[in-house]
Amino acid sequence: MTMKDILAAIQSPDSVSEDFAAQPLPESYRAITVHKDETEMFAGLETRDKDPRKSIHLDEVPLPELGPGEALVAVMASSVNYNSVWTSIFEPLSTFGFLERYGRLSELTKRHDLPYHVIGSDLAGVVLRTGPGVNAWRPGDEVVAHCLSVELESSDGHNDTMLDPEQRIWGFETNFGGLAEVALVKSNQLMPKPDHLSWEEAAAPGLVNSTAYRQLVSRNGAGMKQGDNVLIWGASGGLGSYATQFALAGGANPICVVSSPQKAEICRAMGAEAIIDRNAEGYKFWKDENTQDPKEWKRFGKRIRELTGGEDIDIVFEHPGRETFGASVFVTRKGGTITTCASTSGYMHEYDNRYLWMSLKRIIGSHFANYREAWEANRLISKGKIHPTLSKVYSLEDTGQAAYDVHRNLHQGKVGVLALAPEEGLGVRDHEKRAKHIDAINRFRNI
Ligand SMILES: C/C=C/C(=O)SCCNC(=O)CCNC(=O)[C@H](O)C(C)(C)COP(=O)(O)OP(=O)(O)OC[C@H]1O[C@@H](n2cnc3c(N)ncnc32)[C@H](O)[C@@H]1OP(=O)(O)O
Ligand SMILES: NC(=O)C1=CN([C@@H]2O[C@H](COP(=O)(O)OP(=O)(O)OC[C@H]3O[C@@H](n4cnc5c(N)ncnc54)[C@H](OP(=O)(O)O)[C@@H]3O)[C@@H](O)[C@H]2O)C=CC1
Repeated sequence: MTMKDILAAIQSPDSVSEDFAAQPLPESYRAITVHKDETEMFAGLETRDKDPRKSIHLDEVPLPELGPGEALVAVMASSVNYNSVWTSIFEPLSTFGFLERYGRLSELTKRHDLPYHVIGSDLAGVVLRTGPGVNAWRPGDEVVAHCLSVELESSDGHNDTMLDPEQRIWGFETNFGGLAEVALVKSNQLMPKPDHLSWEEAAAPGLVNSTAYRQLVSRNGAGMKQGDNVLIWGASGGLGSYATQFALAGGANPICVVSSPQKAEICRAMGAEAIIDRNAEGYKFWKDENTQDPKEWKRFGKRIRELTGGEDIDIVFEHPGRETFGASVFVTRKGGTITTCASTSGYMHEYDNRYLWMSLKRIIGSHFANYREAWEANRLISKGKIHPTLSKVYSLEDTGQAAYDVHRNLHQGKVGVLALAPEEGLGVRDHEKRAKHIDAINRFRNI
């Protein structure tokens, strides 16, 4: 089966599961990769000067062997996540180390240890084949994939699969990711594609929506409740645009931090009222590289009190890291929670611990989501309670530019990538449901 045949089968309304199952698979496919022999290419450069357009390649690669419990998926669309930015600038470390380590686990996982890394941790597409032991999914199923890959051989992960010692992020710590025409996933990564969305809209929320759900809503994260004041950094960015929607849909009060009037306007359009433009208000939490300025934490806290009628923050949704963490700990109310999933501006955090212990605050580390959490987050998308925040869509050929935009914070919400889909707007099955939510679905488009 050539890629053209696969696409024709996906686009034909008459195709049934057997049509997909009966066709031979292609021997190779086009994929976005980084190369092992280029991991030193940015040595000596500042982080911001490392250019993903130089390290990201579009290659023809062989189709991997399909193992037990796995599925090969024809990818119609994917999206750029910040983890692909990290991979492409080889920070904080090269992802080839992850592939080597995974390769040492078993005969089957050796497949992942290659001189190239097919990256990407989101997809929307169609199942082509399932491996032995897969009963829940069939060729022809329209799916999205979440990015939690687990082995679950140890008891450790059986209360919460994120705690499995062999927990990995697909397309970051494993090979054969979603920025490609075909992807290899474990079948327990699959979820139904929301039927009112196009391929590229359906591919946009996955990773960030699931992460924000666990970090903010789930009992494994902050366990947000009605009325909570939630401080959301980067509220119109990838994670933040979903955190803001969860806060609003859950009856909480988001205090959105952004860096431009345009981004403030997006938050307002989502329904947020309390918005801080960190750029316009000029917060400078660090006096120099090693010294923070508690006066600036206080000025920031005062501004929050103005916006909340004198209240402090119940939950901080943290991910910028070093630059903001001291302020985040300070502005949290007594007994409140700082929940963090990242450190974009630096992972060595500094904060005044007196404000943490004396005021009985808690810091919660959160990472992606287990299958159940990802499923619940996807269910909210399917029901039209939470919406994709897709702004711009690129072709597979232009993935380097897409990653550059995200690296340089030039984007809004999520940036999509078309893989097999020849154009935007395809794949919508429930037009009536779509019509009901069309303004919300398009809120971030082309801004
Ligand atoms: C869904 C999307 C998510 C995102 O976007 S997240 C953002 C992108 N992700 C990242 O930036 C994360 C990248 N990952 C990392 O930076 C690294 O991945 C970690 C720092 C998390 C871990 O580093 P590592 O080198 O993989 O592991 P170690 O634990 O530092 O080193 C392993 C060695 O250290 C030993 N060790 C571990 N814990 C202990 C202990 N408690 N006491 C003594 N030794 C310990 C081990 O055994 C092993 O040893 P031996 O090398 O000899 O095999
Ligand atoms: N552990 C996990 O499971 C996950 C971790 N991540 C990590 O989270 C981070 C954010 O991801 P994502 O939301 O997709 O990225 P985006 O770039 O889409 O959004 C992040 C937003 O944070 C704001 N921001 C960036 N730097 C700073 C800073 N120094 N101070 C204050 N605000 C800042 C920006 O908004 P503005 O300029 O408007 O303020 C930006 O839009 C990345 O490091 C990513 O790797 C992401 C998903 C899952």
